[in-house]
Amino acid sequence: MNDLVVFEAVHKSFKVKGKRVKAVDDLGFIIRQGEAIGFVGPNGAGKSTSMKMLMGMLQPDSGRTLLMGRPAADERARQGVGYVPENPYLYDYLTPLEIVRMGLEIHQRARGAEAGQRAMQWLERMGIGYAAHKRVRNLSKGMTQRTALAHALALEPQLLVLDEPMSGLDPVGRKLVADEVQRYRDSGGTLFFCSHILNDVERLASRVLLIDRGRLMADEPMDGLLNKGGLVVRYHLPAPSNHPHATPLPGFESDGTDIWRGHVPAHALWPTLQAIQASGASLLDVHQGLNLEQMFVEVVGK
Ligand SMILES: Nc1ncnc2c1ncn2[C@@H]1O[C@H](COP(=O)(O)OP(=O)(O)OP(=O)(O)O)[C@@H](O)[C@H]1O
Repeated sequence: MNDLVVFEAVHKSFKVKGKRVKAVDDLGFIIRQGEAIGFVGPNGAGKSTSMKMLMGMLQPDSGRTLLMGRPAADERARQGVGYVPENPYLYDYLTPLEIVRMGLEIHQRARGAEAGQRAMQWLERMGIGYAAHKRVRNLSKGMTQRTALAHALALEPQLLVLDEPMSGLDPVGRKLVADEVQRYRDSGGTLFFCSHILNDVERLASRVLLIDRGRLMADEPMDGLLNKGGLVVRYHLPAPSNHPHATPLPGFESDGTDIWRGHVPAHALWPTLQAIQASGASLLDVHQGLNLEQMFVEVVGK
């Protein structure tokens, strides 16, 4: 089986105070084995709702959602799939060690002492081994998040579904989780994750799906996006009263101050730098364009 996730013309709305709120609107896409999909979109775009439908926690109003080749509502579809929701709910009277060990046993990945050992190793890899025997009710948000991630990764899943995996983590935790997810990817795992941190998406995704108001607005391979982005050039151009001949370069925009910013393809960098110098402006910096951010702002801004 090559298509691990299939969404076909999926619609979902909720009734709020007698009114229908459309959360997912004619959504369709496929995730193939070995892909790493970054699912991005503004708040309320329908990302979590889509993931919940995929994991059989919500039913679509119409359309089809398949997980591992089976209808998402079929509980056998979830066997061997790792999932961390946005706010993971873990039984608060259990310990992280019990939770990860139970996951391994339920998904038939390991049993008994071996399950215990593997669970402990994963908690240590997530930097939370020291809290393995604490009750979940006594853990912080970030510690709970790390436990949920250890639970999902320990399954060595064929598909890993993560809803905002880094939210609530400190910078050290974020790096640790990003490195583990990267390792999972490099070992051939299939990843479907949503995040508002576009740097993480650029680093971890091989393809990006952009959703807005429930609709798929873009579906782009990350390689293509990286090549498209070009360079961002910023320069300082004093107000015209000081420099009567100074005129901004075409295609550059000011943020309301004397600083101008524009996207330039790599081959046009040298002529642009010469034009900046000739206009009496001073170059501030040149850096690789944040391509995904650019696409996000362009698509969602419309
Ligand atoms: N259980 C629910 N009852 C009513 N409305 C809901 C429910 N769950 C989601 N919605 C609505 O559906 C829409 C999509 O929400 P969803 O949580 O899927 O967005 P999201 O893209 O995950 O947002 P965020 O980035 O803020 O987490 C929103 O308008 C939200 O208010």
